[in-house]
Amino acid sequence: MATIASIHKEHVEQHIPTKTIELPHAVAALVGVTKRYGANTALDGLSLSLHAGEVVALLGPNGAGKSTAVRLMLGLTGPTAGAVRVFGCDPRMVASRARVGAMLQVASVPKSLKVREHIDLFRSYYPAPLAFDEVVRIAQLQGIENRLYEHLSGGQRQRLLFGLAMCGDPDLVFLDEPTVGMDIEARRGLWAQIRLLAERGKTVLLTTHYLEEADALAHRIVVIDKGRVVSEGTPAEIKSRGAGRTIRCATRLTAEFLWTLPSVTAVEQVRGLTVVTAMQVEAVVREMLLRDEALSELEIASPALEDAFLALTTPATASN
Ligand SMILES: Nc1ncnc2c1ncn2[C@@H]1O[C@H](COP(=O)(O)OP(=O)(O)OP(=O)(O)O)[C@@H](O)[C@H]1O
Repeated sequence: MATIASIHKEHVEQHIPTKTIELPHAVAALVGVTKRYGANTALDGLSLSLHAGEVVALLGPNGAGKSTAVRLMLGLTGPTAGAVRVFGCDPRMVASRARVGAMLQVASVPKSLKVREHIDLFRSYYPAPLAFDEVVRIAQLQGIENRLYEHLSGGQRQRLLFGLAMCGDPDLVFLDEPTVGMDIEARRGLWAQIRLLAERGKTVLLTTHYLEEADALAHRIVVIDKGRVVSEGTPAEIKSRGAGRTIRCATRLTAEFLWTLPSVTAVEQVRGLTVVTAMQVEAVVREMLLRDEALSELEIASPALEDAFLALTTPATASN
């Protein structure tokens, strides 16, 4: 297995002559990428682009192809078909690698080094690294600088891996399940750092199984399933697309009538109130107010991202 150290070392040592392709607006892009492992198709004509200053969350059930997409953009594997570009170049080129930081699930680092030694090692790979104290601060490693990696807790290891991804002051950061094992305080601390990165114009691609995390951080969510994009948009757009929004109110309108309104997907009675689920709630509310002037206790709610996610991805794959 490639260690995280070897991956980063390669970043600055490999020189791969490849034609530069201009992608003026995208920091990184997968263009119609298919990736097969034998008979298994991990990515199936997937296109995805990342732009400066945005946090993009890549969501999908187990085996959807999220890690494969990240590995392709890191140049750790090549596409079977299609193109991968990072800063306009092949991601294996030194010009793009030096501007990229990564925190991977599979990362393994030497257990016998101290936190400070890991940080110094990673800083040595880059021409203009972040200051040691800055790495310690943004990764919340104060007080454990002299601890051996093997003595760190799961959450502390995650924080160190985040710090190592930051050592080169990257313009593009890949975070694969970054907050697994972190307590709430550390998770919130990392979220704050991710927001700061985006405010400084950096680009972050995040994969996570915590939908709350995608909802809280991402400017854009890309949902993939079976190697294809099944939905893409802001968290609010994804939520409304997956399951619609709900209108809750006291009304004399009947269920029979409400079912005739456009885009309605459910009508229920809950504790004396009528609850209508619809894809185009504004149009439905307008019609309801026109037909029932006495309508009261009106509330419109978005579904949880989790509901939308489950509606967008197939149960067969989700249970992989
Ligand atoms: N090196 C490999 N050799 C063979 N098959 C692979 C390899 N890497 C990934 N796959 C397969 O490709 C598909 C996509 O895997 P990938 O790890 O990208 O999914 P994922 O969305 O990251 O999943 P998870 O959420 O479980 O981490 C899966 O069917 C997986 O078994």
